[in-house]
Amino acid sequence: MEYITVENLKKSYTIYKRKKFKREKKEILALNGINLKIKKGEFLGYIGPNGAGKSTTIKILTGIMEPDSGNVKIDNFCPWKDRKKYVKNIGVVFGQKTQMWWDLPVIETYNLLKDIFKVKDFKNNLEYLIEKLNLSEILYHPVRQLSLGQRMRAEVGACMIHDPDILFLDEPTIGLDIISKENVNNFLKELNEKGKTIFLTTHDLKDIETLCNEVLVLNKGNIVYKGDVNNLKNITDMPTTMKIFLKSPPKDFKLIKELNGEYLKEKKEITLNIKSDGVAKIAEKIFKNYEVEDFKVTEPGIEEIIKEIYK
Ligand SMILES: Nc1ncnc2c1ncn2[C@@H]1O[C@H](COP(=O)(O)OP(=O)(O)OP(=O)(O)O)[C@@H](O)[C@H]1O
Repeated sequence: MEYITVENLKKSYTIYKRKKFKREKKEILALNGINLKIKKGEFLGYIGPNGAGKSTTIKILTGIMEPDSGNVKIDNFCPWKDRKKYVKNIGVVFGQKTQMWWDLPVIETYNLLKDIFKVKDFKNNLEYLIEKLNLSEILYHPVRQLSLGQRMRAEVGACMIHDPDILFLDEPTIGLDIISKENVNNFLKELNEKGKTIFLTTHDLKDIETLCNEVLVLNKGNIVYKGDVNNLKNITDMPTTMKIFLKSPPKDFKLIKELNGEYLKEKKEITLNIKSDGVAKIAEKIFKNYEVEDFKVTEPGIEEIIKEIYK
């Protein structure tokens, strides 16, 4: 059964441009009728170029904003209509904004959230978060004194105080160093393994590759891909590069020409761009025809694939 269903979601913003003595009205289409089905326990990566509509989607799915049209059902609630009941079961992090009380120590925000959400198992929850997010040394510091990495760990802790089943994370590791990022990512992985459904927006494609089992690509308010992260490679026709290092210069260039390859004389190196899955066959031909010292096969990286899809 679907846990999150989004149907034909549309949202435009109205902006006013000043033109001499007149104000000109302009509509900006942020979401152009998106549809989604997400199962319980999925770890979904939501990616797209700047301005694609990712934050708008998260604002609607978390009940902060109402769409112009369309339906959303999450755990049987409509986020903006059933907001009060709905928010008890979701955790939200907006990496660019803080949801913590700036002048108060971290623990005070947690205590306030405990009261707001009427958290029953607060002590156990807190102990778990302190251990997993390494919070003990920052718990009594005012948020404004924390480094970005410390604050983000505290923010992720804050969104989990009431132990919700669904997490919406908008760039939760933005600006973090490698260690802090790993810390947060490992925690998210563990939460997902425990059955939490996670909706993650990030510009970091490595995070998507290591964390998510599904990825959704949004472009100009439209979903242009939904599926397995690894399958992304199959929908673009980007070549796999094969480099062959020869022991001695080739006796003839017939095969290299036939394969549209390039030969670099100084390095005795052949470069081939192979489309689809012909690598094994081509390698066999090369080995038959030339004296091979070594070879290297490089598949297109996720960064390049995404760039291709955005285009
Ligand atoms: N409050 C607003 N008023 C007017 N236009 C807005 C508003 N919020 C967003 N937009 C516009 O809507 C479109 C989608 O914006 P959104 O913030 O959802 O994109 P995004 O994918 O989250 O981008 P980014 O990766 O840069 O955060 C953009 O063209 C943006 O300029």
